[in-house]
Amino acid sequence: MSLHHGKPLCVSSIFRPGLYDGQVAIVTGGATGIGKGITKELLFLGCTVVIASRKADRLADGAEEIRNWLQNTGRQASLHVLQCNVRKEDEVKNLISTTVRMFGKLDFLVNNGGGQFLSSTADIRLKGWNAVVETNLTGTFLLCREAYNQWMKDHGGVIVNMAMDMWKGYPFMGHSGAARAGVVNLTKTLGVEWAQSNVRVNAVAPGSSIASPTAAANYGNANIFDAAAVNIPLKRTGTVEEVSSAVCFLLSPGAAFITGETIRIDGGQSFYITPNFRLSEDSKPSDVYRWQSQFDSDHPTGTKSKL
Ligand SMILES: CCCCCCC/C=C/C(=O)SCCNC(=O)CCNC(=O)[C@H](O)C(C)(C)COP(=O)(O)OP(=O)(O)OC[C@H]1O[C@@H](n2cnc3c(N)ncnc32)[C@H](O)[C@@H]1OP(=O)(O)O
Ligand SMILES: NC(=O)C1=CN([C@@H]2O[C@H](COP(=O)(O)OP(=O)(O)OC[C@H]3O[C@@H](n4cnc5c(N)ncnc54)[C@H](OP(=O)(O)O)[C@@H]3O)[C@@H](O)[C@H]2O)C=CC1
Repeated sequence: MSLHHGKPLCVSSIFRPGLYDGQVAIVTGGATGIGKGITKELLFLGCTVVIASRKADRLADGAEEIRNWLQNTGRQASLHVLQCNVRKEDEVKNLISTTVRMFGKLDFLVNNGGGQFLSSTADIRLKGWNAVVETNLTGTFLLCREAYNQWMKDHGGVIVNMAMDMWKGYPFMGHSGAARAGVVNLTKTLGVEWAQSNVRVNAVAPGSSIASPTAAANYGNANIFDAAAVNIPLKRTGTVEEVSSAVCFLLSPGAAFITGETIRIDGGQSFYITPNFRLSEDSKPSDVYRWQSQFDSDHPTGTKSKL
Protein backbone atom coordinates (compact mmCIF):
# COMPACT_ATOMS: atom_id res chain seq x y z
CA MET A 1 0.00 0.00 0.00
CA SER A 2 1.34 3.47 -0.80
CA LEU A 3 0.02 7.01 -0.88
CA HIS A 4 -0.72 8.91 -4.07
CA HIS A 5 -1.92 12.49 -3.55
CA GLY A 6 -3.06 11.38 -0.09
CA LYS A 7 -5.14 8.45 -1.41
CA PRO A 8 -4.13 4.85 -0.71
CA LEU A 9 -3.14 2.84 -3.76
CA CYS A 10 -2.82 -0.96 -3.86
CA VAL A 11 0.36 -1.41 -5.88
CA SER A 12 3.23 -3.82 -5.52
CA SER A 13 5.83 -2.20 -7.75
CA ILE A 14 6.43 1.03 -9.63
CA PHE A 15 7.76 -1.08 -12.55
CA ARG A 16 5.69 -2.71 -15.28
CA PRO A 17 4.41 -6.24 -14.68
CA GLY A 18 6.44 -8.82 -16.60
CA LEU A 19 9.58 -6.67 -16.63
CA TYR A 20 11.64 -9.62 -15.38
CA ASP A 21 9.77 -12.51 -17.00
CA GLY A 22 12.23 -15.35 -17.71
CA GLN A 23 15.04 -13.82 -15.64
CA VAL A 24 16.81 -15.57 -12.75
CA ALA A 25 18.08 -13.82 -9.61
CA ILE A 26 19.87 -14.71 -6.40
CA VAL A 27 19.05 -12.50 -3.39
CA THR A 28 21.16 -13.21 -0.32
CA GLY A 29 19.38 -12.52 2.95
CA GLY A 30 16.19 -12.67 0.88
CA ALA A 31 13.98 -14.10 3.62
CA THR A 32 13.97 -11.07 5.92
CA GLY A 33 13.80 -7.27 5.96
CA ILE A 34 15.15 -5.46 2.93
CA GLY A 35 16.01 -8.70 1.11
CA LYS A 36 12.46 -9.95 1.53
CA GLY A 37 11.17 -6.70 0.01
CA ILE A 38 13.52 -7.08 -2.97
CA THR A 39 12.51 -10.72 -3.41
CA LYS A 40 8.81 -9.86 -3.40
CA GLU A 41 9.22 -7.14 -5.99
CA LEU A 42 11.37 -9.27 -8.30
CA LEU A 43 8.86 -12.13 -8.08
CA PHE A 44 6.00 -9.71 -8.72
CA LEU A 45 7.82 -8.59 -11.87
CA GLY A 46 8.11 -12.17 -13.13
CA CYS A 47 11.63 -13.09 -12.02
CA THR A 48 12.63 -16.51 -10.72
CA VAL A 49 14.32 -15.87 -7.37
CA VAL A 50 16.64 -17.97 -5.23
CA ILE A 51 16.91 -16.69 -1.67
CA ALA A 52 19.98 -17.74 0.27
CA SER A 53 21.18 -17.30 3.85
CA ARG A 54 22.48 -19.24 6.85
CA LYS A 55 19.37 -20.21 8.76
CA ALA A 56 17.02 -22.86 7.31
CA ASP A 57 14.10 -21.89 9.57
CA ARG A 58 14.34 -18.23 8.54
CA LEU A 59 14.43 -19.21 4.89
CA ALA A 60 11.40 -21.50 5.25
CA ASP A 61 9.32 -18.97 7.18
CA GLY A 62 10.26 -16.13 4.83
CA ALA A 63 9.51 -18.23 1.74
CA GLU A 64 6.08 -19.16 3.06
CA GLU A 65 5.22 -15.55 3.78
CA ILE A 66 6.45 -14.41 0.38
CA ARG A 67 4.51 -17.13 -1.45
CA ASN A 68 1.30 -16.18 0.39
CA TRP A 69 1.86 -12.52 -0.36
CA LEU A 70 2.43 -13.18 -4.05
CA GLN A 71 -0.62 -15.41 -4.29
CA ASN A 72 -2.70 -12.48 -3.06
CA THR A 73 -1.43 -10.41 -5.97
CA GLY A 74 -2.70 -13.12 -8.34
CA ARG A 75 0.76 -14.22 -9.47
CA GLN A 76 2.62 -17.53 -9.30
CA ALA A 77 5.88 -17.49 -7.37
CA SER A 78 8.98 -19.09 -8.81
CA LEU A 79 10.75 -18.89 -5.46
CA HIS A 80 13.49 -21.24 -4.32
CA VAL A 81 15.55 -21.58 -1.17
CA LEU A 82 19.20 -22.54 -0.77
CA GLN A 83 21.17 -22.43 2.46
CA CYS A 84 24.42 -20.52 2.17
CA ASN A 85 26.76 -18.75 4.57
CA VAL A 86 28.40 -16.10 2.41
CA ARG A 87 31.52 -16.35 4.60
CA LYS A 88 32.15 -19.88 3.33
CA GLU A 89 33.75 -20.18 -0.08
CA ASP A 90 32.53 -23.73 -0.77
CA GLU A 91 28.93 -22.77 0.09
CA VAL A 92 29.09 -19.74 -2.20
CA LYS A 93 30.45 -21.84 -5.06
CA ASN A 94 27.65 -24.32 -4.47
CA LEU A 95 24.97 -21.60 -4.39
CA ILE A 96 25.99 -20.29 -7.81
CA SER A 97 26.55 -23.70 -9.45
CA THR A 98 23.25 -25.10 -8.11
CA THR A 99 21.33 -22.07 -9.33
CA VAL A 100 22.86 -22.26 -12.80
CA ARG A 101 22.26 -26.02 -12.95
CA MET A 102 18.61 -25.71 -11.81
CA PHE A 103 17.58 -22.75 -13.93
CA GLY A 104 20.10 -22.76 -16.77
CA LYS A 105 21.26 -19.18 -16.15
CA LEU A 106 21.89 -16.38 -13.65
CA ASP A 107 20.88 -12.87 -14.71
CA PHE A 108 20.96 -10.98 -11.42
CA LEU A 109 22.87 -11.18 -8.15
CA VAL A 110 21.76 -9.05 -5.19
CA ASN A 111 24.34 -9.16 -2.39
CA ASN A 112 21.96 -8.01 0.33
CA GLY A 113 22.82 -10.45 3.13
CA GLY A 114 25.00 -8.95 5.83
CA GLY A 115 25.13 -7.11 9.09
CA GLN A 116 27.13 -6.26 12.18
CA PHE A 117 26.86 -5.51 15.88
CA LEU A 118 27.21 -2.24 17.77
CA SER A 119 30.50 -1.77 19.60
CA SER A 120 33.09 0.88 20.23
CA THR A 121 35.99 -0.01 17.98
CA ALA A 122 38.34 -0.33 20.94
CA ASP A 123 36.23 -3.20 22.24
CA ILE A 124 35.92 -5.24 19.05
CA ARG A 125 37.68 -8.59 19.34
CA LEU A 126 39.53 -9.95 16.31
CA LYS A 127 36.95 -12.72 15.88
CA GLY A 128 34.15 -10.15 15.79
CA TRP A 129 36.05 -7.91 13.38
CA ASN A 130 36.73 -10.86 11.08
CA ALA A 131 33.11 -12.05 11.28
CA VAL A 132 31.81 -8.67 10.10
CA VAL A 133 34.45 -8.06 7.42
CA GLU A 134 34.07 -11.62 6.10
CA THR A 135 30.27 -11.30 6.03
CA ASN A 136 30.06 -7.95 4.29
CA LEU A 137 33.21 -7.52 2.21
CA THR A 138 34.66 -10.99 1.65
CA GLY A 139 31.20 -12.50 1.17
CA THR A 140 30.37 -9.89 -1.46
CA PHE A 141 33.69 -10.55 -3.20
CA LEU A 142 33.14 -14.33 -3.22
CA LEU A 143 29.62 -14.08 -4.59
CA CYS A 144 30.62 -11.57 -7.28
CA ARG A 145 33.61 -13.68 -8.31
CA GLU A 146 31.67 -16.93 -8.52
CA ALA A 147 28.68 -15.37 -10.32
CA TYR A 148 31.10 -13.88 -12.83
CA ASN A 149 33.33 -16.91 -13.34
CA GLN A 150 30.55 -19.48 -13.42
CA TRP A 151 28.06 -17.58 -15.59
CA MET A 152 28.16 -13.82 -16.15
CA LYS A 153 31.59 -13.65 -17.77
CA ASP A 154 30.21 -15.38 -20.86
CA HIS A 155 26.57 -14.30 -20.71
CA GLY A 156 26.43 -10.87 -19.06
CA GLY A 157 24.41 -9.96 -16.00
CA VAL A 158 23.79 -7.37 -13.33
CA ILE A 159 25.01 -7.25 -9.74
CA VAL A 160 23.79 -4.98 -6.92
CA ASN A 161 25.82 -4.81 -3.70
CA MET A 162 24.84 -3.46 -0.28
CA ALA A 163 26.62 -0.57 1.42
CA MET A 164 25.48 1.73 4.24
CA ASP A 165 25.77 5.31 5.51
CA MET A 166 29.52 5.00 6.13
CA TRP A 167 30.50 8.04 4.06
CA LYS A 168 31.89 9.94 7.05
CA GLY A 169 33.03 6.85 8.93
CA TYR A 170 30.68 4.89 11.16
CA PRO A 171 31.26 5.41 14.91
CA PHE A 172 30.36 2.27 16.87
CA MET A 173 30.18 0.15 13.74
CA GLY A 174 33.79 0.63 12.60
CA HIS A 175 34.11 -2.93 11.31
CA SER A 176 31.07 -2.64 9.08
CA GLY A 177 31.88 0.92 8.00
CA ALA A 178 35.30 -0.22 6.81
CA ALA A 179 33.87 -3.32 5.12
CA ARG A 180 31.12 -1.35 3.31
CA ALA A 181 33.58 1.29 2.16
CA GLY A 182 35.46 -1.67 0.70
CA VAL A 183 32.27 -2.81 -1.00
CA VAL A 184 31.80 0.63 -2.58
CA ASN A 185 35.36 0.55 -3.88
CA LEU A 186 35.06 -3.05 -5.12
CA THR A 187 31.85 -2.06 -6.91
CA LYS A 188 33.75 0.62 -8.85
CA THR A 189 36.55 -1.78 -9.73
CA LEU A 190 34.25 -4.54 -10.94
CA GLY A 191 32.11 -2.05 -12.86
CA VAL A 192 35.18 -1.32 -14.95
CA GLU A 193 36.80 -4.78 -15.07
CA TRP A 194 33.65 -6.60 -16.07
CA ALA A 195 32.17 -4.04 -18.46
CA GLN A 196 33.77 -5.98 -21.32
CA SER A 197 31.53 -8.94 -20.41
CA ASN A 198 28.41 -6.78 -20.34
CA VAL A 199 28.23 -7.16 -16.57
CA ARG A 200 27.10 -4.08 -14.66
CA VAL A 201 27.97 -3.79 -10.97
CA ASN A 202 26.35 -1.18 -8.73
CA ALA A 203 25.46 -0.76 -5.07
CA VAL A 204 22.86 0.85 -2.84
CA ALA A 205 23.63 2.57 0.46
CA PRO A 206 20.58 2.72 2.72
CA GLY A 207 20.66 5.15 5.63
CA SER A 208 20.61 3.78 9.16
CA SER A 209 16.88 3.89 9.00
CA ILE A 210 15.23 0.94 7.28
CA ALA A 211 13.20 -0.66 10.03
CA SER A 212 12.22 -4.32 10.03
CA PRO A 213 11.62 -6.74 12.92
CA THR A 214 14.76 -8.76 12.15
CA ALA A 215 17.02 -5.74 11.73
CA ALA A 216 15.84 -4.27 15.04
CA ALA A 217 16.07 -7.63 16.84
CA ASN A 218 19.75 -7.81 15.87
CA TYR A 219 20.31 -4.87 18.25
CA GLY A 220 17.94 -6.19 20.92
CA ASN A 221 15.73 -3.09 20.61
CA ALA A 222 12.48 -3.11 18.64
CA ASN A 223 12.45 0.71 18.48
CA ILE A 224 16.10 1.34 17.60
CA PHE A 225 15.29 2.94 14.25
CA ASP A 226 12.73 5.40 15.65
CA ALA A 227 15.41 7.80 16.91
CA ALA A 228 16.89 8.13 13.42
CA ALA A 229 14.11 10.27 11.91
CA VAL A 230 15.12 13.50 13.65
CA ASN A 231 18.47 13.50 11.79
CA ILE A 232 16.98 12.84 8.37
CA PRO A 233 16.09 15.84 6.16
CA LEU A 234 13.04 13.98 4.79
CA LYS A 235 12.00 13.64 8.48
CA ARG A 236 11.14 9.96 8.56
CA THR A 237 12.71 6.53 8.41
CA GLY A 238 12.82 4.65 5.11
CA THR A 239 10.97 1.55 3.95
CA VAL A 240 12.17 -1.72 2.48
CA GLU A 241 10.14 -0.85 -0.63
CA GLU A 242 12.22 2.31 -1.07
CA VAL A 243 15.39 0.21 -1.14
CA SER A 244 13.83 -2.44 -3.33
CA SER A 245 12.69 -0.01 -6.02
CA ALA A 246 16.24 1.37 -6.32
CA VAL A 247 17.61 -2.18 -6.61
CA CYS A 248 15.00 -3.10 -9.23
CA PHE A 249 15.88 0.04 -11.18
CA LEU A 250 19.61 -0.79 -11.12
CA LEU A 251 18.84 -4.30 -12.35
CA SER A 252 16.62 -2.98 -15.15
CA PRO A 253 17.45 -1.93 -18.71
CA GLY A 254 16.63 1.61 -17.54
CA ALA A 255 20.01 1.56 -15.78
CA ALA A 256 21.85 0.11 -18.79
CA PHE A 257 24.43 2.94 -18.78
CA ILE A 258 25.07 2.91 -15.03
CA THR A 259 27.91 0.86 -13.59
CA GLY A 260 30.30 1.20 -10.66
CA GLU A 261 27.83 3.54 -8.94
CA THR A 262 26.49 3.53 -5.36
CA ILE A 263 23.07 5.10 -4.83
CA ARG A 264 22.31 6.57 -1.39
CA ILE A 265 18.81 5.78 -0.12
CA ASP A 266 18.82 7.78 3.08
CA GLY A 267 16.43 10.74 2.85
CA GLY A 268 19.46 13.06 2.70
CA GLN A 269 20.84 11.81 6.03
CA SER A 270 24.42 11.40 4.85
CA PHE A 271 24.51 15.00 3.57
CA TYR A 272 23.21 16.34 6.86
CA ILE A 273 24.22 15.19 10.34
CA THR A 274 26.24 12.05 10.91
CA PRO A 275 25.30 9.70 12.43
CA ASN A 276 23.12 8.55 15.32
CA PHE A 277 25.93 9.01 17.81
CA ARG A 278 27.16 12.11 19.62
CA LEU A 279 30.34 12.81 21.53
CA SER A 280 29.71 13.05 25.26
CA GLU A 281 28.93 16.56 26.55
CA ASP A 282 32.08 16.64 28.72
CA SER A 283 34.51 15.82 25.89
CA LYS A 284 37.34 18.40 25.89
CA PRO A 285 38.74 20.45 22.99
CA SER A 286 41.79 18.77 21.51
CA ASP A 287 45.40 19.98 21.78
CA VAL A 288 46.31 22.85 19.43
CA TYR A 289 49.32 22.93 17.12
CA ARG A 290 50.63 26.40 16.22
CA TRP A 291 53.86 27.88 14.89
CA GLN A 292 55.81 30.06 17.31
CA SER A 293 56.44 33.47 15.73
CA GLN A 294 57.63 36.92 16.76
CA PHE A 295 54.87 38.36 14.51
CA ASP A 296 51.99 36.52 16.13
CA SER A 297 50.90 39.42 18.33
CA ASP A 298 51.22 41.92 15.41
CA HIS A 299 49.45 39.68 12.93
CA PRO A 300 46.88 37.53 14.71
CA THR A 301 45.73 36.03 11.41
CA GLY A 302 49.25 34.63 11.05
CA THR A 303 49.74 35.91 7.51
CA LYS A 304 53.34 36.93 8.28
CA SER A 305 54.19 33.97 10.52
CA LYS A 306 57.45 32.21 9.82
CA LEU A 307 59.11 29.05 11.10
C1 LIG B 1 20.54 4.35 16.26
C2 LIG B 1 21.42 3.15 15.95
C3 LIG B 1 21.10 2.50 14.66
C4 LIG B 1 21.80 1.19 14.50
C5 LIG B 1 21.49 0.48 13.24
C6 LIG B 1 21.86 1.22 12.09
C7 LIG B 1 21.88 0.64 10.76
C8 LIG B 1 21.57 -0.72 10.58
C9 LIG B 1 22.18 -1.38 9.74
C10 LIG B 1 21.94 -2.80 9.52
O1 LIG B 1 22.76 -3.39 8.93
S1 LIG B 1 20.50 -3.57 10.06
C11 LIG B 1 20.80 -5.29 9.79
C12 LIG B 1 20.93 -5.99 11.06
N1 LIG B 1 21.08 -7.43 10.85
C13 LIG B 1 22.23 -8.05 11.05
O2 LIG B 1 23.23 -7.46 11.41
C14 LIG B 1 22.18 -9.54 10.80
C15 LIG B 1 23.48 -10.20 10.61
N2 LIG B 1 24.41 -10.02 11.71
C16 LIG B 1 25.00 -11.04 12.32
O3 LIG B 1 24.72 -12.19 12.04
C17 LIG B 1 26.05 -10.71 13.35
O4 LIG B 1 25.95 -9.39 13.75
C18 LIG B 1 27.49 -11.02 12.85
C19 LIG B 1 28.49 -10.61 13.90
C20 LIG B 1 27.77 -10.29 11.55
C21 LIG B 1 27.65 -12.51 12.65
O5 LIG B 1 27.29 -13.19 13.80
P1 LIG B 1 27.67 -14.74 14.05
O6 LIG B 1 26.91 -15.16 15.23
O7 LIG B 1 27.52 -15.51 12.82
O8 LIG B 1 29.21 -14.67 14.31
P2 LIG B 1 30.13 -15.63 15.13
O9 LIG B 1 31.10 -16.19 14.16
O10 LIG B 1 29.36 -16.61 15.94
O11 LIG B 1 30.85 -14.71 16.21
C22 LIG B 1 31.27 -13.59 15.83
C23 LIG B 1 32.03 -12.84 16.94
O12 LIG B 1 31.55 -11.54 16.75
C24 LIG B 1 31.50 -10.89 18.02
N3 LIG B 1 30.13 -10.51 18.28
C25 LIG B 1 29.02 -10.97 17.71
N4 LIG B 1 27.93 -10.35 18.17
C26 LIG B 1 28.38 -9.45 19.08
C27 LIG B 1 27.74 -8.48 19.91
N5 LIG B 1 26.42 -8.31 19.89
N6 LIG B 1 28.51 -7.72 20.69
C28 LIG B 1 29.85 -7.86 20.72
N7 LIG B 1 30.52 -8.77 19.96
C29 LIG B 1 29.78 -9.54 19.16
C30 LIG B 1 32.03 -11.86 19.04
O13 LIG B 1 33.41 -11.65 19.16
C31 LIG B 1 31.75 -13.19 18.38
O14 LIG B 1 32.60 -14.21 18.80
P3 LIG B 1 32.62 -14.74 20.33
O15 LIG B 1 33.50 -13.78 21.04
O16 LIG B 1 31.20 -14.71 20.81
O17 LIG B 1 33.17 -16.10 20.28
N1 LIG C 1 18.18 -1.75 7.96
C1 LIG C 1 18.99 -0.74 7.71
O1 LIG C 1 18.73 0.41 8.10
C2 LIG C 1 20.22 -0.97 6.93
C3 LIG C 1 20.58 -2.21 6.46
N2 LIG C 1 21.72 -2.37 5.73
C4 LIG C 1 22.10 -3.67 5.21
O2 LIG C 1 21.05 -4.20 4.40
C5 LIG C 1 21.11 -5.62 4.42
C6 LIG C 1 19.80 -6.19 4.85
O3 LIG C 1 19.55 -5.80 6.19
P1 LIG C 1 18.12 -5.80 6.87
O4 LIG C 1 17.15 -6.43 5.97
O5 LIG C 1 17.86 -4.45 7.36
O6 LIG C 1 18.38 -6.70 8.16
P2 LIG C 1 18.12 -8.25 8.43
O7 LIG C 1 18.78 -8.55 9.70
O8 LIG C 1 16.68 -8.54 8.28
O9 LIG C 1 18.84 -8.95 7.22
C7 LIG C 1 20.11 -9.52 7.23
C8 LIG C 1 20.04 -10.73 6.34
O10 LIG C 1 21.36 -11.16 6.04
C9 LIG C 1 21.41 -12.57 6.18
N3 LIG C 1 22.79 -12.91 6.54
C10 LIG C 1 23.51 -12.43 7.58
N4 LIG C 1 24.72 -12.99 7.62
C11 LIG C 1 24.77 -13.85 6.58
C12 LIG C 1 25.75 -14.73 6.08
N5 LIG C 1 26.95 -14.88 6.69
N6 LIG C 1 25.47 -15.48 4.99
C13 LIG C 1 24.27 -15.36 4.37
N7 LIG C 1 23.30 -14.53 4.78
C14 LIG C 1 23.54 -13.79 5.87
C15 LIG C 1 20.41 -12.90 7.27
O11 LIG C 1 19.90 -14.23 7.16
P3 LIG C 1 20.44 -15.45 8.09
O12 LIG C 1 20.39 -14.97 9.48
O13 LIG C 1 19.49 -16.57 7.77
O14 LIG C 1 21.80 -15.75 7.59
C16 LIG C 1 19.31 -11.90 7.01
O15 LIG C 1 18.35 -12.43 6.12
C17 LIG C 1 22.26 -5.98 5.36
O16 LIG C 1 23.45 -6.14 4.63
C18 LIG C 1 22.32 -4.76 6.24
O17 LIG C 1 23.52 -4.66 6.92
C19 LIG C 1 22.53 -1.31 5.42
C20 LIG C 1 22.22 -0.06 5.86
C21 LIG C 1 21.06 0.20 6.68
